[in-house]
Amino acid sequence: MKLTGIRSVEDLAAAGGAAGLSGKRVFIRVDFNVPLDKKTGKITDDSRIREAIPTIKLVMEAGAKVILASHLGRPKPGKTEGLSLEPCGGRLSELTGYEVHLPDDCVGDSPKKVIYDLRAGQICLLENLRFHEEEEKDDEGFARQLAELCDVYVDDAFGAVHRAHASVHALPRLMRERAAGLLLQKELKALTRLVDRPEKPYVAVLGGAKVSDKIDVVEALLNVVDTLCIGGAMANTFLAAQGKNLQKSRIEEDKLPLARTIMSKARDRGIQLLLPVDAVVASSIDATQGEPASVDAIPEGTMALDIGPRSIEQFGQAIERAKTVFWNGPMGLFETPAFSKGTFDVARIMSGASGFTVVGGGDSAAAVKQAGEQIAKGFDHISTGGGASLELIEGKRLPGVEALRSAEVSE
Ligand SMILES: Nc1ncnc2c1ncn2[C@@H]1O[C@H](COP(=O)(O)OP(=O)(O)O)[C@@H](O)[C@H]1O
Ligand SMILES: O=C(OP(=O)(O)O)[C@H](O)COP(=O)(O)O
Ligand SMILES: [Mg+2]
Repeated sequence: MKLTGIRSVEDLAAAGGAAGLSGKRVFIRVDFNVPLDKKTGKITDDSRIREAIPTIKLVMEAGAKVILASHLGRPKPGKTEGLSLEPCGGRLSELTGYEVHLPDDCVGDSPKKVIYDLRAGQICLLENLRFHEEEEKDDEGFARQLAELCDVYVDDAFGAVHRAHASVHALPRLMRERAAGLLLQKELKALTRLVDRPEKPYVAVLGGAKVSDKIDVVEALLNVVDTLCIGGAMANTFLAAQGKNLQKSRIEEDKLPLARTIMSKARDRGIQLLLPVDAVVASSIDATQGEPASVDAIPEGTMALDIGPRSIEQFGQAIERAKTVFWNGPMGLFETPAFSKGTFDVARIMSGASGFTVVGGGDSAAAVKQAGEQIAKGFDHISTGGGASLELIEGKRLPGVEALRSAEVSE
């Protein structure tokens, strides 16, 4: 993904006079979609907030008024509970010392007033963009309402650039002045090695819960990798497509035909596709203890919540042989200690492997950090984006990046 025709926020910050940022209202699209503890609602990993700070500081120090915007989770229409960006504002304030002001909406009079009143050292963080259904519809009217709040647009939300949503796609195309933030640039640069002539064997390890989103990418990855290891909830759909009885496990019924197509294409092309041979099962996601089981004999009334020891070993062997490894999606419900072993062991093996290793995704990156500081250090790159890095590797154009190019002005 080349940055040709895309300005950098550094160029804008360095420009003097009318071309610079001083006194301007700068909208920075960040990805503050951080993992939250299901029970307490507390932020369990603040990496996405920390990673956005260099751009925020740069723009603040250039004398601009900073307006931050993000989505958080996937709120159902009319439901906002537990998905306010307020905790992210609190954490940002603790980390930077800036005073963070949160209007009660992302469009309309409330943010306009907060932005008008901003003084030195103060930042405006708009409320969750997805509280408006128009955001995910890439609605131009909604984008125009956001455009009214600012003079300059900066995209630093790498984790969301694969979404053609209003704040990522329609909005920048309405803005004359738009640029890529430092995190977005850093991510695209670091991930180049996975795209431009990656060293073979190339292994991708996939898991996680966003199966219907990501299974389409799996098909495209068959053109790119030599081995695919599939764990997490993603594996359940593949195992069920092989005719196995996964009992109460999460399965995407409508994706069973696609899973079969992927498996037969992999066979035809000689791509190794490794699925779990064993699992850790329990009767509910609230269980505090799991039992080992073969994927051919998942006990009635239980669900697969982690990969088992034999699967860890098989995935581990593929990872250790690889020259390039990309991982997105935890191997299980790692937030619960009883189902974290598969994810933490894969993290440990990948960290110690000799190939070029990259892990991406809000939850996967959090898992690697929770596995330990030394383990996290062993990765060549920890990306803030899961779906975004997958689509980049697949070779897709990313709507959020394309919308920053100078040829894409829609006035
Ligand atoms: N077998 C499983 N059953 C239920 N949830 C799972 C399972 N495997 C993984 N998960 C969940 O997947 C979530 C992360 O998925 P996803 O968002 O796709 O990953 P990432 O953020 O790394 O891109 C985690 O919250 C994890 O608990
Ligand atoms: O968390 C994200 O992606 P990820 O879980 O693939 O890392 C991004 O914030 C995108 O969120 P979305 O998949 O709800 O559009
Ligand atoms: Mg996630």
